[in-house]
Amino acid sequence: MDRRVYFDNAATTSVHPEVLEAMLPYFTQNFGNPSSIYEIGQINKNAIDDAREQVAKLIGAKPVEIFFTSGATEADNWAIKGIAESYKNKGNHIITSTVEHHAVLHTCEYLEKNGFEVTYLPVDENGLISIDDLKNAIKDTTILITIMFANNEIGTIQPIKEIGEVARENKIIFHTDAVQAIGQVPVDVEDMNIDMLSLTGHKLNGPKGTGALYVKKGIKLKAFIHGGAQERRRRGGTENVPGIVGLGKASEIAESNMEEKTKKLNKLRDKLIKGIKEEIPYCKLNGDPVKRLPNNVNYSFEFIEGESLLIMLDMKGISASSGSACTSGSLDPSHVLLGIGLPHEIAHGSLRLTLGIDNTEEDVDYIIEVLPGIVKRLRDMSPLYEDFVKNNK
Ligand SMILES: Cc1ncc(COP(=O)(O)O)c(C=O)c1O
Ligand code: FES
Repeated sequence: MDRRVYFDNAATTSVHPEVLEAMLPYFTQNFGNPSSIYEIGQINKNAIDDAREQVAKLIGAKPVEIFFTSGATEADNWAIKGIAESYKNKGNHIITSTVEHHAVLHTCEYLEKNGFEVTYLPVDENGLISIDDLKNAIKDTTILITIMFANNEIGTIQPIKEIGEVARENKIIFHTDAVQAIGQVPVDVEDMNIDMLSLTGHKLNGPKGTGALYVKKGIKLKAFIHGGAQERRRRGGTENVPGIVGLGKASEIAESNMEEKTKKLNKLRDKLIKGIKEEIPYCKLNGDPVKRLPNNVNYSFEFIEGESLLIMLDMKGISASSGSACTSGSLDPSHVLLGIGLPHEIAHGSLRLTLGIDNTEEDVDYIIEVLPGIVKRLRDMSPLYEDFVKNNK
């Protein structure tokens, strides 16, 4: 095979060489336990403190408001179940949206089975929630609003600041899963009225299995993992020091190169969107054309199956996704694409291409060159397309 091109940066990203370099000493000479009082322990404690500052700075928080976790799934679970547990005397109602990641949706469904009431706000055809719907959904018993910053499948960026304002006016806690937005668009928890935020290292050119939950000072949140006194008694267990150091470094890099990265990705994204539109008939861009992540391209192609498309792209050395990483193993169409109102058969023919810091213009040219031929071959094999052509002659 001549080339390999990775277009699945919403699933995961490569580890930045400087991140790896920062992590390595914590596997080797600096292997101590951060809870130990001797020097090699304290080196680790200091490394965690530095990383906490780096992550806090990236989102405009204070270091004491950052709790390290194993990733965003844990952070989402902790935020939602934690608030449910701590504020159950105040109320049992949670507001979320139909297009959240499963880390949020399945956690909400679990709570529904345990006496909580959840409102799932619908989204419009571009994937946006409506602020009026949000206001109308609020009850005296509402204790939490959890709405993602940006969608992992279609890249739509929600009106986070406005959601934060509504939450604040109504004295309701606002949590956002900002996994896909971090490092791509500015995120400032103070300015955006965000009370809690989940992030993960591996979408940020950091290591897998690392993440953080931001919890605004003053919010009551009980321990989720019971054990030792780590993370100020809220998350027991010896810290993943190399991972935390890597997450810190990735945050520092993301903060310093965000402008440049966003500019580069926006340019590549727009070229890709335009190229596909020009070369392939009967396709539709999913997600908001403007309020969109710089790295996200998501198209539906009529008359074809996303799975076959992925296999044929893979044979050309292109890694892409037809929905989100975890759902692509299932035959059900994505809940996000159904949520924006796509019929089943069109949702099935979708392709997500997500760009990252390693992608080049040549990569974009390459996919624009090979994709039209693949779509045409698949359509030529499709009985639906044959019928369509016959009926439109
Ligand atoms: C929006 C969103 N939330 C949560 C997650 C889960 O993150 P993690 O893999 O760190 O558990 C992902 C990634 O799959 C995601 O895209
Ligand atoms: S459940 Fe992980 S990407 Fe959807």
